Amino acid sequence: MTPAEPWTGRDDGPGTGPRWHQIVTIGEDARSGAVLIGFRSDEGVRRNQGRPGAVDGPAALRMALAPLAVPPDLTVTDLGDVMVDSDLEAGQQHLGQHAGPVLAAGRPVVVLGGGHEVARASYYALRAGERLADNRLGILNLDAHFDLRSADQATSGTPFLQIAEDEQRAGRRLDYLVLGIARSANTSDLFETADRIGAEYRFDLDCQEADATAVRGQVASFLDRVDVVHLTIDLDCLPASVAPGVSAPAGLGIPLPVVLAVVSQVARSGRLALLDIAELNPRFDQDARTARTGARIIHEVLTAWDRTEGER
Ligand SMILES: N=CN[C@@H](CCC(=O)O)C(=O)O
Ligand SMILES: [Mn+2]
Ligand SMILES: [Mn+2]
Repeated sequence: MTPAEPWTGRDDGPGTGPRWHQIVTIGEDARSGAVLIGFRSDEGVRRNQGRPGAVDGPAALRMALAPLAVPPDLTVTDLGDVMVDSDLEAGQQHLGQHAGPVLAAGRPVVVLGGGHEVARASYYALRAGERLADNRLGILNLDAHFDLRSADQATSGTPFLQIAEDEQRAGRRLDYLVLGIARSANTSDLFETADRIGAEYRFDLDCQEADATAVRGQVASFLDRVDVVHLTIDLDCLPASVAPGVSAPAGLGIPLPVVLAVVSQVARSGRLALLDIAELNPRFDQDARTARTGARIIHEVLTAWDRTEGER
């Protein structure tokens, strides 16, 4: 683990209400409230023939979060970063070991990626935190891609097939819902794999603003049939104009208001255990647009999560 750097940002003086950089505890755990942990990894994207740069995602997300205004009752601890080298599998296990105890304590956890291989690291954390025993895991992925590739090693394109197989070995069945699938960005074998593992998906064309009520209904059915939710946001689920800083920008994408409505719905459900944000690549970002969008998503989730925990 690498400790987090001190957070800095604008200070409007006494009585003005806090910003994120003023409330985040670093170095020492606040022992309650939400927890951030970074997953500095490029290895999954590199193995998946993508554009490297996701290793700097956690720092860019922190920088974008720092100036945002927070509600007075939000408590956040930044545990720092897990550094990932060419041994991606060890890095994924590492994150699981570090985040497991806070998940075991029932605290909201936000993992800052890293390529989408971060999702399997998050899964290890849920397992280490004993959130899966006797519970039905639901993964809600907002993504233009299935990430159900079959490969001889982990990449940013394999995590959800690996997790489905992990859950099968444990005698459980993963409930996997993907919103924002681009038909043109997924080959036919991926659709076949999705069908084989019983995944549910919704195309990007059916996740536009006019579809918001139907999207909400599909998410509500998903929430009803699972016990523990892992919410994973691949920033390439958004239009390239909103999220240019990713390895594989989307041609269409889900509009940001629809994404924010979905993540708030999940955060309010009382079933959310962990959020991860994947694929932010600051090298290709423009004016920190993608980082700011990722930060807004985290802000929205933690605001709803902290205030309504346990509510359905
Ligand atoms: N994280 C995964 N990403 C996509 C990458 C697609 C691309 O580079 O075009 C995938 O493997 O399908
Ligand atoms: Mn993607
Ligand atoms: Mn992905």
